[in-house]
Amino acid sequence: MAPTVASDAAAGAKQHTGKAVGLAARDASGHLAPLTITRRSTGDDDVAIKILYCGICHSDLHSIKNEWKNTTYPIVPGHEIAGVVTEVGKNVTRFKAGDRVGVGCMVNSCRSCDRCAEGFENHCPGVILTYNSVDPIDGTVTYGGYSSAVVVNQRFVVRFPDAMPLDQGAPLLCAGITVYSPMKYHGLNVPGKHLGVLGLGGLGHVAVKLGKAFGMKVTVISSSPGKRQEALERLGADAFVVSKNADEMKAAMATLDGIINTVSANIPLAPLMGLLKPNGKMIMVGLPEKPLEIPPFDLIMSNKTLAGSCIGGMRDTQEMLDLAAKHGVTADVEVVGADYVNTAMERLAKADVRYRFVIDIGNTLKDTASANTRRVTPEPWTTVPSSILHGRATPRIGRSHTNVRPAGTRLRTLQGERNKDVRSCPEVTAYPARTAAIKSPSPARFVAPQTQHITPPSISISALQRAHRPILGQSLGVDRSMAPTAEATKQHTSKAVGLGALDASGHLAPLTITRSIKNEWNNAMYPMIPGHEIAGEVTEVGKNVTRFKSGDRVGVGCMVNSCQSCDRCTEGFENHCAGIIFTYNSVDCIDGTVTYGGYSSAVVVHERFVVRFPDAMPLDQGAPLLCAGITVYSPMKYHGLNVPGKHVGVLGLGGLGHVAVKFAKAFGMKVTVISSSPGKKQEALERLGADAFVAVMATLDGIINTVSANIPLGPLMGLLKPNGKMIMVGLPEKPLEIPPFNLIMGNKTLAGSCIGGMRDTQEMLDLAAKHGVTADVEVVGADYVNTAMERLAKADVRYRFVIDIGNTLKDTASA
Ligand SMILES: NC(=O)C1=CN([C@@H]2O[C@H](COP(=O)(O)OP(=O)(O)OC[C@H]3O[C@@H](n4cnc5c(N)ncnc54)[C@H](OP(=O)(O)O)[C@@H]3O)[C@@H](O)[C@H]2O)C=CC1
Ligand SMILES: O=C/C=C/c1ccc(O)c(O)c1
Repeated sequence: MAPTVASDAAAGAKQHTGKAVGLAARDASGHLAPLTITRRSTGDDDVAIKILYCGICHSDLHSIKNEWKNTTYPIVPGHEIAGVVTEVGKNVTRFKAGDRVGVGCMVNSCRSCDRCAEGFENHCPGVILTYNSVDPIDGTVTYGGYSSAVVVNQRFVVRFPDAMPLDQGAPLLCAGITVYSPMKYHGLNVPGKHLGVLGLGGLGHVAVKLGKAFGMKVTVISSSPGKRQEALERLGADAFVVSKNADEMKAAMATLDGIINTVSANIPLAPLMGLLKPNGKMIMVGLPEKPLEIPPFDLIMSNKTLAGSCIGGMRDTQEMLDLAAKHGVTADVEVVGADYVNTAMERLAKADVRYRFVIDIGNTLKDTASANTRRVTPEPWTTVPSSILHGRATPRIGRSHTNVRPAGTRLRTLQGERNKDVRSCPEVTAYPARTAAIKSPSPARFVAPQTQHITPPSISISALQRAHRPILGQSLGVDRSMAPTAEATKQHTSKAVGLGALDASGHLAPLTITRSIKNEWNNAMYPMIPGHEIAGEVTEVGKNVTRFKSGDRVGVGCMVNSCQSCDRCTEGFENHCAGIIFTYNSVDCIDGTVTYGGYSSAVVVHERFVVRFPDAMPLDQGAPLLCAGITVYSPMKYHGLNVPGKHVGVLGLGGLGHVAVKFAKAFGMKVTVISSSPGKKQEALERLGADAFVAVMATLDGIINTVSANIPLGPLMGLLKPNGKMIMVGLPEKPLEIPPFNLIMGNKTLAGSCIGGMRDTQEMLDLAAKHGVTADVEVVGADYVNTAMERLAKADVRYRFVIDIGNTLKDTASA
C-alpha cells in the first residue's frame, strides 16, 4: 500500500483559514485569471512564505491545458517559488521570519519510507506535488506558486544562498534540480566528458550552464538556428547543432557521452540517439504528451540507454542551489507582471522566451480576497526590497532580461530523415591473418535436406574480413570503393554447404532471429545462410594461431571479425566496433562478399572470434550460449543484475529468457518470470528454478526483456522499483513505444544491449560450465529446419532448437 503523507503534529488543526490570491485556470483553455484561495494555518512543522517570484515551467503549460489528462480544475500552477518567510511553526529550526527561501515541485511526502530516508522524496509513493496533487490529510488539492502565499512543511523548503537573486534563482527550484539530478546520478557531471543538451529552453539553458560549471564540453542540439549565437557566446556552450541540419547532425554522430533531453514535444528520437557514443545515455526529462517512439535497433546497437528522470530530492535541491551560487549559475529570466501570464504562456508554447518567464508575484499580484473578480494590474517592480531580491551579495550574478521580442516563426520539426549510414568504412589496417577453420563434428550420417525451395548454395567462406558493417536495420551503405590490399584479400576457394533462404518467404528461416530472413529488418541480402550459435571442432589453423589446434572443441557466436584496433576492440567490446562483421548477412567492404552463418558444414574464422568450449560443456547444449547466453549475460554483468539477493524479472521465456533465468539463479538472485504463456509456469518454477511467475508492481530491480514482439512497455515499467532498469535484448520489428511518464516517474531506465564482447563470451561459457548452466535444447536434423522455424514463430520450443549439422548436413558442394 502506498504510504500516506506524514501526519504533522498539528495536522488535525490545519484549518484552511488563510486567504491568498492565485492565478487559476478553470478549464482546458488554460486561461489564467485571479482566484481567491485558502492556505492552511501554519502547523508546528510548517513554514509560511510570502511569495515574491514564481517561474513559469513548461509543466505549468502542459498542466493548465490538461495535456497529461490529470488536471483537476481550478488549477493554480507554479513550482518555482521564491519568497520570504513570514511565520514558522514551533518545531521549525532551520528557518525564521525574513529568511529568503524557495519551494520547488513537492510540498510533502511520507517522510518515513526508504526513499524519503535516502533523500529521494521525489520517488516516495506518497509524494505531494506543489500543485494539482491531493493532500490526503484533508483531501484538498494543492495550489502552486502563482499565488501570493504558501504554507509548506519545512523539509520541502530550501534556503537561497546569499549570492542568489530570487528572480533568477526561482527557476532553479524546478529547472535546475531537474537537470542537476540526472547529471549527478548518470555521471554527466565529470570534467572532460561531452554533454549534449537537447532543447534550449528553461531546463536546457540551465543544463548548459551546469555542464560548463562541471567542466564539461557542452553541445546544444536545438531546433532553433536563431539560438546559436547566444548559446555559444552567452551561455558558454562549446558547439551548437541544428537538429534539422543533416550535415551538422552527421558531423556530431557518436560524439556525446550523454544527452539531457528537455524537449517538451514528441520528436523522432532515433537520429538523436545516433549522436551518442556506444554506451551513451539519453536522459529524458521533457514530458511530451504522447508516447516516445524508439526503434529497438537504435537502443540495442551500441548499448544505448534511454532513462527518465523526475525532478530530484530535497537534499540534492539544496546542494544544487549552493553549487549554482558558487559557480554563478542562475537562470536567464524575463520578469513579467501577473497580467502578462497568458501572453507568457502563448510565447512559451512557441519557445519564444530567453529562457524563463518569472512572474513578479510580490509586486504585481495583490493579496486580496476580492481577486476573484479583479483583473490584476501590473505595478512597478521596485517595491521588493533589494536585500530580499538580491540577497546580501553586492554584484548580481547573471542578468535579468526583459527582452520582449516579437514571436518569430519557428521550424519545429526535427528532420525525421534518418541518417542512413553514419559510420563510414573505417580506416583499417590489414587484420592479422590468424584464422581457424572449424567444422561441425563427425558427419557420420547424411540426411539430405528436404527442401524444394532452395538449392543449398555452395558458399565461399570469407577468411579475412576487414570490412565495415553498417548498423543492422539501416540500409546497407557499403563502401565498395575501398580497394583491398593484396595481403588482406583472401581467396574464397573452400566449399561448404549451407542452409539458406533465397527470399523473404522466410523459408529456412534463421534459428535465432527468425524475422531476419523474412527481411523484417529490411536488411536481408539473399541468399542468406543464417546461424550464429556455432559449435564444432577445429580442422586446421593458420600459422599465427596460438590458442587453438586441430581437434579442439570450439564455438563461434555472432561476430567473425572487427577492426581489432579501435578503443572498443581494445577494451574487449568488439560488439561495439564500427567495423564489426557479423557471422551472417554482413558485408565485407574489402571484397564485397556477404558472410554466411552456421547453418553450414564449415566456417573459417579469425581466432579472436573463436571461443573454447569447457570440457564439461556438451556442444549441442552449449551452442545456444554463443548468442542467447552472452546476450543476456552481458547486460546482467554491466547493469548490476548479477548481484546476489537482487530481484530480476525475465520477460519472455524463450531461448534467451530461459538462459537468463539459469544465469540469474547461478548469480544467487531472486528471479521472477513474466510470460504470456501460462503453460510455462510449472517448468519455469520447477525445472528452471525461477522463484515466481507473476510479478508485483514496483518490486523488480531490473528486467531482461527478451520478447521478440512489440508489446506495451508502459505497464511493465511499473514492475520496476525506482531507478529500475529494463534491458531490451529482444528486437521487435516496430519502434518501441513508451509513455514518457512511465520512464520519468521513478527514474526508470530503458537500455539496449547487443550481444557481448569476446572476452565476456569466454567468461560466460566458463561460468556456465562451472554452474552447470546450459540451454534446454531440442536437437533436430537439417531437414527439420523449416518446421522448426514455424514452431519457433509460435513459441513452440523448449527452449532452443539446435541443428545437428554434423550428422545431417553433407559437406559437399553438390548438396
Ligand atoms: N522530468 C521532470 O522532472 C520535469 C520535466 N519537465 C518537462 O521538461 C520539458 C521542458 O520544460 P521547459 O524547459 O520548461 O520547457 P521550454 O518550453 O522552456 O523548453 C523546451 C524546449 O524544447 C524545444 N522544443 C519545443 N518544442 C519543440 C519541437 N516541436 N521540436 C523540437 N524542439 C522543440 C525548444 O528548444 P529549441 O528551440 O532549442 O529546439 C524549447 O525551448 C517539459 O515537457 C516539462 O514538462 C519540467 C520539469 C521537471
Ligand atoms: O514525483 C513526481 C514529480 C513529478 C514532476 C514534478 C514537476 C514537474 O515539472 C514534472 O514535470 C513532474
